[in-house]
Amino acid sequence: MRLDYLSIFPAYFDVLDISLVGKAAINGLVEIHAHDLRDWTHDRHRTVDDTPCGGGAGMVMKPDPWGEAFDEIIGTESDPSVHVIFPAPSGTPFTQSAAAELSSAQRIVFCCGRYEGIDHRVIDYARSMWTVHEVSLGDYVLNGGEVAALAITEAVVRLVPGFMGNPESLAEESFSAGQDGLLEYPLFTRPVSWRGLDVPEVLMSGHHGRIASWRRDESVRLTRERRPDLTDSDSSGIH
Ligand SMILES: COc1ccc2nc(C(=O)O)sc2c1
Repeated sequence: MRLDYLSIFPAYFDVLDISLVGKAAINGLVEIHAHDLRDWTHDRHRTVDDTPCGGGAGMVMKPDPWGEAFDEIIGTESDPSVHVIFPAPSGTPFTQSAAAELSSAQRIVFCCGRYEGIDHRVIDYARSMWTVHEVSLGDYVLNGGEVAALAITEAVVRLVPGFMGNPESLAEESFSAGQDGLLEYPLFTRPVSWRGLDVPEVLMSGHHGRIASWRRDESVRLTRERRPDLTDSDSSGIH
């Protein structure tokens, strides 16, 4: 899997070198390429923004640098196997199932907006050429797309076959199919008693059926408490 990042702050992606994603890059599982959008400007100030047509506050990212960067990084041929991701507050909420789908992609290009956002024609052009995803991390606004791109990268790359030492651990995570899309149950390890707080007895019973039942009940309880929106989804297994 090749991952490209287009940003006016490409140094944001240096952190991928120290993470497990960096280890995956060393193992050849993924390739990471961060690019400075300003490399595709031609004026002395390396300008990437301009005032919004129709007025309004702030600045909008000009389309020209994006188009020239696309030509060089992705090419000028249409290819639906290339996934282009635009993190944006107006995007579709990013989910674990979206991460799972993207984990089989061979090419992902992240377009990290700043200022008020990117000229919409950039997104329209990308849609005419590749598979585009406009996604948001949640109902809040960051200062740009870089942090969202990092979060999406981690969610996707950890699902790439060969990344996780023990792929079985993926099956029991929150939102995973193995959990019926429920939140993960509470986890405990030794010591059994810590500051007057004990590990639930059932987990020390060695009775696998009772343990599985307790864990399921806890997942259902937590999901009902914290994410009632998930309890009606088809994958949740609870209604
Ligand atoms: C201008 O580009 C932005 C600005 C805020 C922002 N917030 C995001 C989020 O997912 O919360 S993505 C994103 C991109």
